[in-house]
Amino acid sequence: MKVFEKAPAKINLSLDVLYKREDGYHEVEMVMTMVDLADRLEMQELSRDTIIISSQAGYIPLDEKNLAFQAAKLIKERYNVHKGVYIHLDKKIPVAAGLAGGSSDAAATLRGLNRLWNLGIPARELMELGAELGSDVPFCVMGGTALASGRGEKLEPLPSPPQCWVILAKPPINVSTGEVYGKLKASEIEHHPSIPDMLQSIRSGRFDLLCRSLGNVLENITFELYPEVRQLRDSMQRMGADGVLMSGSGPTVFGLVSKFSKAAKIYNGLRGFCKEVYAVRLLT
Ligand SMILES: C[C@](O)(CO)[C@H](O)COP(=O)(O)OP(=O)(O)OC[C@H]1O[C@@H](n2ccc(N)nc2=O)[C@H](O)[C@@H]1O
Ligand SMILES: Nc1ncnc2c1ncn2[C@@H]1O[C@H](COP(=O)(O)OP(=O)(O)OP(=O)(O)O)[C@@H](O)[C@H]1O
Repeated sequence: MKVFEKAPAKINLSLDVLYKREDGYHEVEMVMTMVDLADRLEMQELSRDTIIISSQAGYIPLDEKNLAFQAAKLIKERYNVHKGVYIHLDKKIPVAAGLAGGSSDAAATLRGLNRLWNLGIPARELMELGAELGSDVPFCVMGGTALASGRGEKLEPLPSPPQCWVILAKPPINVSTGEVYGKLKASEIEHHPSIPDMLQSIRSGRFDLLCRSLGNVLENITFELYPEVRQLRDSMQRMGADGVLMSGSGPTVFGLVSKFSKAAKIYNGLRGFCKEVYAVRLLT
């Protein structure tokens, strides 16, 4: 038997850090949503008790370092499953981009294996399993739009934001999430994004307020490490995006645009100097 799952990319519309915790993680408040750019996973049952990962993308690990492998191993161990699975990852989300590609693959694996092996695991429990794999995984299990707190695992579902075009541009650099959080001094953050304004914009469907409420306290850290990310953000702003922000710890920068003609202009303009550019819609 085979099952298929889509693993969409996430963007952070708002990312605030409150303080550094005793366990080394940061207490966050984030508004996250999904975009229509997704990896596709095919999961096929194997009679032999093993996990095999393949992918057309040559640049991701296919062993136990792969988050889909880790998700399959976790679910097998926790629910005493003595069957195997072959997982093919059709990667479309750029890797190490701040778009939670690996986390979304892990979440899709949990959802898919729950179906493939008829385990009947409730969504809440799948999200708890996800938290063992990474801070972004519970949100990727749940999908939609959410307010996240804790280290990212406490989730409150939100309505969909007003629909718009999302231009994603990833400069050719790899950013380490651990390094970016490591350089952040939470007590010295000068400007915290207004989460109440972001929530109001979503609940009232006001695109202008949403664009004005975008904010990510990790931006300045990544900009200092990689000035080209700031330049990319400035370019998107100059080209006329209605709102611009770096996603997660970067390096992907996204622009929100209400008009198709403007989105097309920005997309074409960026393609001149940035290889990885996408024009997608929010997953509402
Ligand atoms: C930047 C975001 O992607 C925004 O959604 C997330 O906060 C990070 O999510 P993630 O990549 O799933 O993160 P994890 O794999 O759990 O953690 C990677 C590293 O980031 C740091 N980390 C992560 C989450 C958090 N709330 N505080 C942290 O300090 C920790 O040093 C951790 O070792
Ligand atoms: N299934 C996977 N897809 C992509 N990368 C993976 C996967 N499994 C493990 N990795 C490794 O994880 C690292 C981070 O990749 P990923 O694409 O998940 O980053 P990200 O989008 O920055 O994540 P986040 O936004 O959650 O911080 C890469 O260095 C990659 O080698």
